[in-house]
Amino acid sequence: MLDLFSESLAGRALFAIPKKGRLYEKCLQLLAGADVQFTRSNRLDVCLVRNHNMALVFLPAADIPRFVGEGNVHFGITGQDMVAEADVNGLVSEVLQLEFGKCKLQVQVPQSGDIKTVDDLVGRKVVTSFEVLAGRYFGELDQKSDKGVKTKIEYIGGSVEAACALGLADGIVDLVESGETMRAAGLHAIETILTSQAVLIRSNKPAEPHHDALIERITSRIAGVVAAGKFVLCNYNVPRKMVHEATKVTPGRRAPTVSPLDDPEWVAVSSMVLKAQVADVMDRLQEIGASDILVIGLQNCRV
Ligand SMILES: Nc1ncnc2c1ncn2[C@@H]1O[C@H](COP(=O)(O)OP(=O)(O)OP(=O)(O)O)[C@@H](O)[C@H]1O
Ligand SMILES: O=P(O)(O)OC[C@H]1O[C@H](OP(=O)(O)OP(=O)(O)O)[C@H](O)[C@@H]1O
Ligand SMILES: [Mg+2]
Repeated sequence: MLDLFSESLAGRALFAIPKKGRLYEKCLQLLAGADVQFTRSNRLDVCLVRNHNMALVFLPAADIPRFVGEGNVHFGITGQDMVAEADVNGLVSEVLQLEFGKCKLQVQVPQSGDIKTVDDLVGRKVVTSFEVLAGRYFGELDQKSDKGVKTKIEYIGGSVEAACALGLADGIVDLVESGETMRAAGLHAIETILTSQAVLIRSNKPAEPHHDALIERITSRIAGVVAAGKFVLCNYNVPRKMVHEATKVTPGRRAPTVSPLDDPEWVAVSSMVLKAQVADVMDRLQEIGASDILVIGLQNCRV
């Protein structure tokens, strides 16, 4: 059975995807947008892709940097925090930032208490799932401090925020996104160790040439899906004499498309705009005298 299984994987490019958790659903959406077709049978962590010479390997997000770094899989998606924690410098390359899974790794302490700064934690006990990053951070602080003591770093696998209330720790190092979990546990952040988002990483071990081509094609498809989520297409009409002002507001990625209208006094403009800025852009265009401003969502693109 095992032989049959590894035989069917032989010669395929291997793509690691988080098997569950915060990144999972978004990864499935990216794969669908890139037309990577597969059926994941219940509990099966490896599945063959129907329309490419590739297989998906579903792994814990924390293990993906090591699998990619050691070349067991060719490329994968995980968090930048996981890549940093796995200490795989030089073994993997970050090829694409995916704009989801955004969070910060922060030092947190009880809101009410005697610890106000990270220096107050030197020599005390810190609990975390990020032993390597927290160890390095407090190791450097310990060295700089004149206390001559070591901060104790202890690993726990999850629900890290409960540690202080349970008397396990004086402070913690854990991920924060909305801050809801942190506040609910009566904690606040006193330092940010790193910011993170989901990334596509690739092994630095050379792959076979036919894998290279496929990995690049899938990467470029995913880049298109990510860009489509980041940009909208903004179309509007503007008096010809104001087009210079208007296109300063919507310069586009390369250049805006300006087309003549039947009315020689007016032109039509089409330009890509960052989704996050679109309301402001529309206000400014309206002030300049643009009309019929339409914003169109992109399903996919190559830019
Ligand atoms: N609250 C969050 N908001 C945004 N991204 C997050 C958040 N928590 C974690 N992440 C990102 O998702 C990655 C995987 O975290 P996740 O919590 O899914 O894994 P896990 O802790 O191994 O799984 P689980 O929590 O299901 O046991 C993290 O390394 C981080 O990059
Ligand atoms: O700032 P927030 O939006 O509240 O998100 C932060 C929380 O999300 C993650 O936990 P997760 O849900 O993955 O649970 P876990 O602790 O079991 O990993 C992280 O470990 C924090 O606890
Ligand atoms: Mg988690």
